Amino acid sequence: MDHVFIEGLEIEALIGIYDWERRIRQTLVFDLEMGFDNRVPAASDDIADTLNYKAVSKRLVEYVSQSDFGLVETLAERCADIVIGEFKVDWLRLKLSKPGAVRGARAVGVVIERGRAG
Ligand SMILES: Nc1nc2c(c(=O)[nH]1)N=C([C@H](O)[C@@H](O)CO)CN2
Repeated sequence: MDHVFIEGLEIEALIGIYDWERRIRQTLVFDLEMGFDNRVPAASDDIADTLNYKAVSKRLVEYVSQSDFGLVETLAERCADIVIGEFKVDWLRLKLSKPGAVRGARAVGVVIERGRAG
């Protein structure tokens, strides 16, 4: 299966379960791999036939920067719902990293894989 990917998309958000986290914004990093048949845009050379990674990135920035969740799991799930629900993506792998959240670790977070139901 072909993929379109977005790597290292940094978005600031209100996220976390601790009181101090409710008072600041933290940088989150998103990596996405999205299943898409790239033979169609390759044949037409038309952006309209692509899974437009700029459009997906813009939508995630819009959503995540307004979001307010405790857990990275919740935010990752909502983002997967948006990408699958609003773009022609049947399958995705989404990694959501929270850099610096745990002393000694470069980043922590979740990786989820989701497909369109049915
Ligand atoms: N599996 C998770 N573990 C933890 C989360 C989380 O969202 N998912 N969050 C926290 C805190 O908010 C942490 O990031 C603050 O350093 C702890 N564990």
